[in-house]
Amino acid sequence: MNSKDQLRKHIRSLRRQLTPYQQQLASESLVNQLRVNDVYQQSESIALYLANDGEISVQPLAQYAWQQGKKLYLPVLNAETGVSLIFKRWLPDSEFEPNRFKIPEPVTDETIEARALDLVCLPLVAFDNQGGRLGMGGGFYDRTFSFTLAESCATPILWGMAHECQEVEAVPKEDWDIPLSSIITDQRWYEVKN
Ligand SMILES: Nc1nc2c(c(=O)[nH]1)N(C=O)[C@@H](CNc1ccc(C(=O)N[C@@H](CCC(=O)O)C(=O)O)cc1)CN2
Ligand SMILES: Nc1ncnc2c1ncn2[C@@H]1O[C@H](COP(=O)(O)OP(=O)(O)OP(=O)(O)O)[C@@H](O)[C@H]1O
Repeated sequence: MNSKDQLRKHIRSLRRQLTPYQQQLASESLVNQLRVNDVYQQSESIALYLANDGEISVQPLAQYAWQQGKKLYLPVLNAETGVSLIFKRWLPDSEFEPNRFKIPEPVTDETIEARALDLVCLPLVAFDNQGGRLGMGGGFYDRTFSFTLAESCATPILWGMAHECQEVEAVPKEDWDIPLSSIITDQRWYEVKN
């Protein structure tokens, strides 16, 4: 196993060991931090994810965002490319179908261009305080948002969401890594200096 795979295995195991109560507190902490954040409040179209494999849940955040009338979207594996994501509308009464990783995806024709999103909350496996992100290893988010590396666009803003136990000293950096502007954990808000 290479060092990235070893790191993934270790951190995935740590986050899966969090108790349901720790998970609940963490997800509530996340929404409480976003509530008072201007970037969040100004965002109309927001991509979230359905927590899997011990990831920090954005379910309480989704409830709050729907109450506010925000438009929420979830990642769906792009059947055409096989290696990138498209985003589909997520509503409280959405129907779902599991993808090949058994993660539920909304069944709807309502999609949004990745470029049209204001804010993307990304799941991650490990992060460092320089904004380094290690994902599940598919390169799905990296490919989908590679345009943010090539162009200097104001939106979408990319935020990583994690448990504090997912912080590591340094994530191995790759040329294709997309720049996160913040990483938000149950304990802290990491602003990334670029
Ligand atoms: N909640 C969530 N949704 C997401 C992602 C994510 O990281 N988290 N993704 C971010 O890219 C995409 C899916 N990427 C994934 C990549 C690998 C595995 C995974 O569990 N791999 C297994 C082996 C799976 C198999 O081949 O059957 C493993 O490594 O153990 C899951 C999701 C889109 N949706
Ligand atoms: N912009 C890109 N263009 C082409 N290939 C890419 C790009 N980004 C990532 N890849 C490929 O995807 C594979 C997985 O990358 P990596 O291990 O960095 O994924 P990850 O960040 O863990 O996953 P994810 O983005 O899905 O959370 C690598 O083999 C890499 O070559």
